[in-house]
Amino acid sequence: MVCEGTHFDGKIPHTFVIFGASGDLAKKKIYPTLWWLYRDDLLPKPTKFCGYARSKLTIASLKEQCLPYMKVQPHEHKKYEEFWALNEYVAGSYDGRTGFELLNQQLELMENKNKANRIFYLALPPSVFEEVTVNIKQICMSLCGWNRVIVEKPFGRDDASSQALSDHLAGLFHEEQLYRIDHYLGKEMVQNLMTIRFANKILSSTWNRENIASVLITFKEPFGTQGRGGYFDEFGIIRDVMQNHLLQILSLVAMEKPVSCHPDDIRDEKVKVLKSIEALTLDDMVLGQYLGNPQGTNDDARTGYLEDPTVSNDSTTPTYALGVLKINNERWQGVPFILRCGKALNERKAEVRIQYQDVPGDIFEGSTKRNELVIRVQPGEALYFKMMTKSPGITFDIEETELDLTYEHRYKDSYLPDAYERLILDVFCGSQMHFVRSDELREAWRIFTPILHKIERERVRPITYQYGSRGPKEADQKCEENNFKYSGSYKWHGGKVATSNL
Ligand SMILES: NC(=O)C1=CN([C@@H]2O[C@H](COP(=O)(O)OP(=O)(O)OC[C@H]3O[C@@H](n4cnc5c(N)ncnc54)[C@H](OP(=O)(O)O)[C@@H]3O)[C@@H](O)[C@H]2O)C=CC1
Ligand SMILES: O=C1O[C@H](COP(=O)(O)O)[C@@H](O)[C@H](O)[C@H]1O
Repeated sequence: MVCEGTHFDGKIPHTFVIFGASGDLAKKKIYPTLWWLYRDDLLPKPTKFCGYARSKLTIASLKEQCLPYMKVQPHEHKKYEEFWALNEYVAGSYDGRTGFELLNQQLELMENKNKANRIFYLALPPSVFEEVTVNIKQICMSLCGWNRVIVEKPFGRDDASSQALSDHLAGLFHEEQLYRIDHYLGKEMVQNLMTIRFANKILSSTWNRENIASVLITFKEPFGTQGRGGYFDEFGIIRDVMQNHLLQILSLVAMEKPVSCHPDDIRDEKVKVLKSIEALTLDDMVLGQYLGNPQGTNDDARTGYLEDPTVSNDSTTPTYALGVLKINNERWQGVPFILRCGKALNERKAEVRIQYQDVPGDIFEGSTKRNELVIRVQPGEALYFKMMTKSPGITFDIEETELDLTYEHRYKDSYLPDAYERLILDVFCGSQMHFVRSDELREAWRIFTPILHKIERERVRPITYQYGSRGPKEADQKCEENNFKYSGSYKWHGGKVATSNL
């Protein structure tokens, strides 16, 4: 019997199993997140942790490899030791039964053979997803507590492979047991999108084609593959960032108001808006690939994508992509949604720009600039609204200014948890609001599969751009063609009050 529940309650033990415990994600994200949740007393008690991977590790060696990422403060040492005392590790292969039988024995031991709830985190390459999930189902499920499985991307590489994975998982688990992580859904400002839109009359009533000219959603990273191009070259930036993180943001920006905040009501609306989006074509895209910059200050910057030894030297994989999506519904018809993402660019940034239309019947001799609402996801969470004002003093000139909600200033003492902290806690709580449902995934792949296949089949050559630049110039042109106007005249005063000389 499998007893599912929605919330952790009472004294039922919880066991968190990390598959791929020896890997990069586990040491950089999963163990640190579990430690922070434990440190802040956010986990149900008792919760224990068990790592599983092929490497023969000890808890001491695991602890050592995680240490640089754990951010332990001197006064936390006692609690940190307590955390590791709750950890076990089992070495075993992913394909045979033996390792999983050993793991299950270890879990039962940790749970004193009591009823327990189990969470399985698959921090693994997709090549072993299938056999690991089969073994979990056959050997490791808690027989009376609930079981939840956290799946990391990539969820396939196109519509067919993703559907095969979904079918495989659906054959083993109920959808309520599956938590597909898109960590952008755990970020503060992404979670804020629903509130910004649906709790502000002034925004909700202008959030449409009558007022908005275009929407630009950007992800930029200032570093390249850093020698780890092997994985990236197989997937490319469209699969790595655009098809998941940026499309998730788009669906929260564009969806209709859900009936309630229930996870399925929200996800129903996300699916609905995705269904209104046409599949991308090459005309809607700009693709780029970075070249090394001889002036770069480190090896990564000097090395072009094709010079990465783990990338084939004639690779046409894009490291930069811009795609213009069209939403064919009453709210958005004619409003371009521009998604842009790239590696080895001039800065780290993720943001949403909602650009309003020009004011009709301008009386200010053409000096009026468009309003723009900027939702800065990272770094430095902020929401600012660019607007026109009369220049202060004895003048009737007008100028651009902003209403600025910078979190660092307005919420000085707030702690903004890392995306993984929120999401892993949600799994303990049984909330799937910030996880991707299988039908969302299907729609996402419907939009991107044809263009991905075309790019790969025809080996479409990306435009080169220099490491550390803003990407190909053609991307700015594409924005302009799609009703996104950059005037270059806006100046920010860094939040300081400007003083007058008058
Ligand atoms: N609360 C806060 O923290 C606030 C911060 N600010 C800061 O003020 C600065 C300016 O504000 P911002 O909103 O960016 O306003 P701008 O309109 O000046 O810039 C918008 C963006 O346009 C892009 N851009 C630059 N050159 C071109 C070009 N030739 N053609 C098309 N696009 C171009 C850049 O992004 P890209 O390279 O990605 O295309 C730039 O960030 C920013 O650093 C912003 O972070 C402003 C207000 C509040
Ligand atoms: O999923 C991914 O995201 C990271 C960027 O995440 P962030 O939280 O640091 O913005 C990106 O570097 C990676 O290529 C991609 O797979």
